[in-house]
Amino acid sequence: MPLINIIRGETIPVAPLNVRTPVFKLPIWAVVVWETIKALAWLVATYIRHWYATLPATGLTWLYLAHGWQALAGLVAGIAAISTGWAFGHRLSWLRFGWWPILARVRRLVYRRRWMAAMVTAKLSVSYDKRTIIPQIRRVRCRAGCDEVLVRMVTGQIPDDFAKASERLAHTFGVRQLKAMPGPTYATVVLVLMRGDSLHATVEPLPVPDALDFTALPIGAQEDGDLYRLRLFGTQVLIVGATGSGKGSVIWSIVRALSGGVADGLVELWGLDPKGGMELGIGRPLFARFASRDFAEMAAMIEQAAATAQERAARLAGQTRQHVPTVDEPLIVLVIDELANLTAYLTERQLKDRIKAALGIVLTQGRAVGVHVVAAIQDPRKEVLPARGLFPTRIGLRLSEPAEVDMVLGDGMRDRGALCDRIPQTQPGIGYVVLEGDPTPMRVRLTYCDDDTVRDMAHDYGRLRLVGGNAAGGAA
Ligand SMILES: Nc1ncnc2c1ncn2[C@@H]1O[C@H](COP(=O)(O)OP(=O)(O)OP(=O)(O)O)[C@@H](O)[C@H]1O
Repeated sequence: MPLINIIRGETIPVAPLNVRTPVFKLPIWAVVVWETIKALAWLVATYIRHWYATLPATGLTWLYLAHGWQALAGLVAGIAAISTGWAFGHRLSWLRFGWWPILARVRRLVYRRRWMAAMVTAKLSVSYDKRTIIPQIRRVRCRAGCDEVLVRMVTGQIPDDFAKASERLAHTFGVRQLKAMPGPTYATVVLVLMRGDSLHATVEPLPVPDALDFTALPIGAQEDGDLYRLRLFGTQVLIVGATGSGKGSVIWSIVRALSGGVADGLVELWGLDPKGGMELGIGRPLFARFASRDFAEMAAMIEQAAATAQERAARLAGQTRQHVPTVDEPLIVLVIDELANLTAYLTERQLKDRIKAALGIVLTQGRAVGVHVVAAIQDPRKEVLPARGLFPTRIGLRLSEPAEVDMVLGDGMRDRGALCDRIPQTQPGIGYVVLEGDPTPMRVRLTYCDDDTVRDMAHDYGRLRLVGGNAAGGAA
């Protein structure tokens, strides 16, 4: 046992004067009057605070007392008829100004009822000076399939504290998923509680865009109801997903969005399908160059893409920061299915080194000069794909382990709601992406192009013609 205890740190000074609350003896009638005034004040405050419920209740009671139940029934029927007409006539405005605000009031009561227990059990309450302080609900808004709860955090809390507890909170409030994102001020956090699943059904192929916008290629649906648009300019795209997670559907969704450009000659797709052409072969006429069995040919293709990127970069240096595709100098997109076959599983060491070196050049120098890579892979580990960090855009489909989520989408993304490892096998094509300017991941579902759709697309937009399954010539 030490002789003297030394505890380092700042000692809070004791106040020079300590006083106790004085005790006054009051007559009973004064206590009764005071408590009555307090109760009346509370009633008035509650009446005013919940005006949306108390005012209609007062009006209805007055109507009943003054004109009887017939008038009351007539009014209720009239309101129901107007509301139904509005809902059928202009559903959007009815939802926005009628239904959702009412629903939000009701949901606010529901959340408030469970709020304290939820905050305490999720360890989001703070103990200070023998008091327990919990975050405050500021506002509840309802939207299609989700509720947005604006919360005032306790001093010292950050939105990531809520993100870390999101799964616990989701179960507490009985919703499918909960996302926490920074609120409009530094002191607030917005909790998005997902109720239904807008991505439950397969998303049909979208119409091929007439005018190509390489900064917003429509390839799927977002959980919030918007279209998921992929920015291809200035980036390289990596699709990661376990077997059967729908990597093929991401590839074909992107190819479909680009197919108008293929027909016009503004886009050249180079297909590399190391699995023997199983995935990409069906859309062969869409690809200006294609390799499926010969790894030396694939290495040569990537090297040629690297040389093109270097040549364009040298020529465009100092002139422009973004290459604009033309028929003479089209956008080149290397579409690679199962990239690990080229970077990890290839047994010929020399060939593998050539591929890695050329791929590194394309990934680093190609994005501003119109040479892009859209690659799919099952295993995101660095040993399998050392160049993972060179893909700025990553789409995480169903993954086998929680740790893989942060590897694919970035640190902390699983905590912020990207539950790739929880996507059921029965929902292929669903994944998470990180959108520009949004710190929380977005759940998306890619469109599903079945074999017939891909064949039709290849027929309508492909520049090669197939005779007996073989490419029969150049541009059609
Ligand atoms: N976006 C989607 N929507 C609905 N169903 C899909 C979607 N994508 C794929 N599927 C279904 O899931 C099955 C497997 O998809 P797919 O072959 O694309 O997965 P994968 O990740 O490429 O698998 P593998 O790694 O084995 O090639 C498809 O046959 C299809 O039935």
